[in-house]
Amino acid sequence: MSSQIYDCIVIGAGIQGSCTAYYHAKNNKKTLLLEQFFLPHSRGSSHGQTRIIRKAYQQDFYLRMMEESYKLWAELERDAGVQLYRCTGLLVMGPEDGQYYSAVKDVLQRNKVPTVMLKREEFNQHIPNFNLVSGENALVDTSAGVLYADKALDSLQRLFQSHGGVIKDGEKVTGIKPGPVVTVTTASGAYQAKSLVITAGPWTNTLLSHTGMALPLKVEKINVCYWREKVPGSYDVHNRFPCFSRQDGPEVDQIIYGLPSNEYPGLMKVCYHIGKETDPDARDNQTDQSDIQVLQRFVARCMPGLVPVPAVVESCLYTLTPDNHFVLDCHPTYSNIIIGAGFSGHGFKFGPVIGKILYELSTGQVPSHNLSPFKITRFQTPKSAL
Ligand SMILES: Cc1cc2nc3c(=O)[nH]c(=O)nc-3n(C[C@H](O)[C@H](O)[C@H](O)COP(=O)(O)OP(=O)(O)OC[C@H]3O[C@@H](n4cnc5c(N)ncnc54)[C@H](O)[C@@H]3O)c2cc1C
Ligand SMILES: O=C(O)[C@@H]1CCCC=N1
Repeated sequence: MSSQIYDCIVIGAGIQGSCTAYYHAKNNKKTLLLEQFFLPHSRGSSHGQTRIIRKAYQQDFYLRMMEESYKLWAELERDAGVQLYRCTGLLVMGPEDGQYYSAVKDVLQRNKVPTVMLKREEFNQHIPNFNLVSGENALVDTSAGVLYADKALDSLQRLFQSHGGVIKDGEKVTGIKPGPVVTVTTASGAYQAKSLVITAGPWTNTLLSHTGMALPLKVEKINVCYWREKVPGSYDVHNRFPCFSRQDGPEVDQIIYGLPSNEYPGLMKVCYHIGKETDPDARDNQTDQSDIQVLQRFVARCMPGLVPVPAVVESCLYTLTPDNHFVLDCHPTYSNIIIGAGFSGHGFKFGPVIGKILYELSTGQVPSHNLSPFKITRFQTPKSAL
């Protein structure tokens, strides 16, 4: 066992663990970031080149957090000297009275977020090569855009190390011994720290089993589909094509979303927000393609400038909670073990604000956001009144 006692050990170097480790090191905490795979890797949830950043949410509490997250992303860009955000706008579509569209519109308007309402008759002047479905309305969250995900991870891990943080990759955590000083074991050794943050994405429950608890998390595989432009440039980020999201059915999570052609020139990313359950260690055995059929129907109907068969399909994992809200909380038994989990397919954009919150929890500070939507106790069934 190393004789050094860290202030904090963070398990998992995805976006949430990398941000958390970074805020610890930036605040002069001796911090160790452990990652099971050699970095960079593509087996979890944070890989790939792009993610959407937006304020267009159905809940005010996410909007509040995003207001801070935009500022923290800009600070990170300055500190790293790397462009991490590109403004494209986000086109949100749905029936005026549909749950998703109307809730997003209300939140944006109530909070005076810069938004453009698009009239049907002028829709194609602004958004060419796109068919707005009959009966649907459209608005644009103008400050939304694309985050360069792989550059963000690399920048955070580099900044973390420049502040004295230690990364050990290829070191899978196989044991956790709680206590006032927590001991964490890997195949290569044992490490100790005053606090432990678990940001293990799809593997969260495997790690929590060492602490006698489990969360109601479900892991799904998402087919990340890229679609070829019939006329090169039609949906290109350089031609100011926006990101989009649209509710595609009665359920509020039946979202289809897209990002303009960027990382693979001539290919636009369009994905379905619902996947199929998988074991994270056997992701490639999950071969269901029903989401691709949903996407093909949508592309054929709404995006006539794309070939309606995906040209590239990659894989990525969601870790979902029952209500699709995050878990940001202390362990119910061990207050120096902090959990950041269940990012439910929408957590990347919040990375810096989540890293800051998990740092605050791990160092015993009052969190700078209201964490009641993210508490573990919300999963407990109400006790009988008898
Ligand atoms: C297809 C797709 C599209 C998405 N689009 C968006 C979007 O547009 N906008 C947005 O904001 N979000 C988006 N998301 C969601 C976002 O990417 C995730 O919420 C976020 O990446 C989750 O990060 P994480 O750090 O919690 O998990 P992960 O990235 O999975 O990181 C967890 C890490 O822990 C490591 N680990 C696990 N167990 C151990 C162990 N025992 N020992 C050591 N290390 C361990 C893993 O190897 C992994 O590296 C999308 C996700 C997917 C899959
Ligand atoms: O978080 C995001 O913006 C994306 C798109 C909408 C569905 C989930 N992820």
